[in-house]
Amino acid sequence: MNAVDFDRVSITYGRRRILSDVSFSIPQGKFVGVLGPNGAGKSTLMRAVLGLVPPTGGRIGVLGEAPRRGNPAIGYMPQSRRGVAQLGLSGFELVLGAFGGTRWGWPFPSRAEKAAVWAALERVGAAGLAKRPVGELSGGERQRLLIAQALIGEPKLLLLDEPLVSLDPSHQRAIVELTRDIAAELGIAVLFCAHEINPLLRALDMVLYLGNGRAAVGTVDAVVNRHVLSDLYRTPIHVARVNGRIFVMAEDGELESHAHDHDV
Ligand SMILES: Nc1ncnc2c1ncn2[C@@H]1O[C@H](COP(=O)(O)OP(=O)(O)OP(=O)(O)O)[C@@H](O)[C@H]1O
Repeated sequence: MNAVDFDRVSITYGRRRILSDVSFSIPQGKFVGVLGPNGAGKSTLMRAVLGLVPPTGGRIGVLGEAPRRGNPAIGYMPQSRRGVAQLGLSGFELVLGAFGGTRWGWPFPSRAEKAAVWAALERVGAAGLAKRPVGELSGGERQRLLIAQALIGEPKLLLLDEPLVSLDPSHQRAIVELTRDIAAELGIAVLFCAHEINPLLRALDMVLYLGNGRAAVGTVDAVVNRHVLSDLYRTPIHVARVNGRIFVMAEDGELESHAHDHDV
């Protein structure tokens, strides 16, 4: 069974078409980089898989079923995480929040809930952060807790929306390796949204590039080349490989952003 199937999917916001007749399949167990410039529709694609944005055309399959809100088979780390540090929660309470908004800070979690939180913390190597206030943690430590939160409920699919923002290269590498290892251990697919391909290169089974309402999906070699990307972006794109890194450039400048200036 595939983790995700898009069959001629179109998504529009009002009159704005974000995806147009997009088809692809992600087999279970694959680590997929979701890439594309700002506004290409990466978050929208994830929200569609979560059942939060209905397609205006075509069909989406998630683990063989139609998307539905609150699907416990999906672990999701959203892009907007700005408020997390201000909530006054401990690391443990933040991960416990995965059991439902009403339980944020809930003082009497069940034994099973507590055990699940500890297991998730152990899995991301963050048991030592359980009692620390989230507000005083580093970006990388906070990302680990949010990945732990996404792992609650033993998901069969992980959707991670820009987990690398505001991390330095060594912490980016650590988060990529952590998620790759966890996904391999659990045998589940990951859609990992990022602005740049290089930090992901060693983990990637597939890439999903979005642009102009369309998608190019496949292995790095099959997709990240001037033919496929020039066709996708409808403008000449150059792809250079230097010392194991890939640079994707439009005629008028670099296409992929190498700066990470969002807040976490
Ligand atoms: N709820 C909404 N209503 C109307 N337009 C929206 C809505 N959500 C997103 N959009 C628009 O849809 C487009 C795609 O947004 P999306 O957030 O999916 O892009 P993205 O590829 O994740 O971008 P980024 O890399 O900047 O996070 C953008 O132009 C955005 O302004």
